[in-house]
Amino acid sequence: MKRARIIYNPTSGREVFKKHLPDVLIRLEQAGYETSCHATTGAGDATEAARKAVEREFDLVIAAGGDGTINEVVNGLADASYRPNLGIIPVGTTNDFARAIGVPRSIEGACDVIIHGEAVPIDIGAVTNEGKTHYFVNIAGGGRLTELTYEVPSKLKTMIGQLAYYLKGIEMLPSLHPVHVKIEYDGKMFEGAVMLFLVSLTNSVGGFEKLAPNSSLNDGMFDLIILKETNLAEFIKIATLALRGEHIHDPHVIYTKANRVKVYTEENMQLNLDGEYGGMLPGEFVNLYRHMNVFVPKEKAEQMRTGE
Ligand SMILES: Nc1ncnc2c1ncn2[C@@H]1O[C@H](COP(=O)(O)OP(=O)(O)OP(=O)(O)O)[C@@H](O)[C@H]1O
Repeated sequence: MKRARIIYNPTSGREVFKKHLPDVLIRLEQAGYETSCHATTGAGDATEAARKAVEREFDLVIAAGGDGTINEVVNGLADASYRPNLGIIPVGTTNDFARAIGVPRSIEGACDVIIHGEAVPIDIGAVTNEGKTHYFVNIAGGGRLTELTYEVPSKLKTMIGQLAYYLKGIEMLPSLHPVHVKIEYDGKMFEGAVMLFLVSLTNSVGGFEKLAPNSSLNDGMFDLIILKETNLAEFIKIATLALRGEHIHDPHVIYTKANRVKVYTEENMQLNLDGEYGGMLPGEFVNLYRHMNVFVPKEKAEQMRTGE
């Protein structure tokens, strides 16, 4: 019998997963998985739990939580030589990663994907900064605005969801200022003042579903977005264009693919990894080609094979 380990964050999103756990266990059992679970206790615990699941050679690890929990689980799996398949049950506030790989928001629908879907190899991001390497599945970036994803108090997210990010974003607008950076990408060099930069693996970030419209989950490339210095009015215009994926044509935006990105900065710039604080830059980003097998719906797997 195959063995599955559910790692769930009881505080994610609207805190509903635990109630559904018995149903999830029954369904996995029926599908031939002997399943056990671990409730996370705080920051970093999901990474530890995933490391233990690797040691104990589980066939499948299921991350149930928001993007923060998925990121932590991936960090416990990604540097192992044996990597169990990964299943996702999105019960967070934003769930960008689940949306990007086509996993539905309902717990039942997400279980269907794990039971009837297909485990396909997808790219994972690795970043080295402050002498350590971490992994990400969605997006990494720097610039004051990217800090809003972890400045929003989690109580407020539980209460009002996505709206909490928009409110905080508006509140931060007047304090946005450019930072001087050098960004080396696949042998090319950008130098100048930027509002933010993003290194993206998926097209779905913070509710902006077309932020990186050309991104592919399995091409071994990041979508790199650099937003150069703008004034407040230009910034708001570009943010509005970004809702429709039209920001990429704006002259303040560099949008390109790259496998390796190195960011040098002398000013303070925080690194954001999948929505959480990831230490300080400078840092180097490397795309790990098809590094982990993740369950996606059958149609999505087919789409990924044909490159649509
Ligand atoms: N028992 C716990 N109590 C408090 N915090 C926890 C606990 N377990 C995990 N955490 C922390 O909660 C953080 C955020 O959780 P997660 O990302 O899953 O949910 P979310 O914030 O509701 O959703 P999203 O990231 O999609 O906005 C995790 O990075 C983790 O460090």
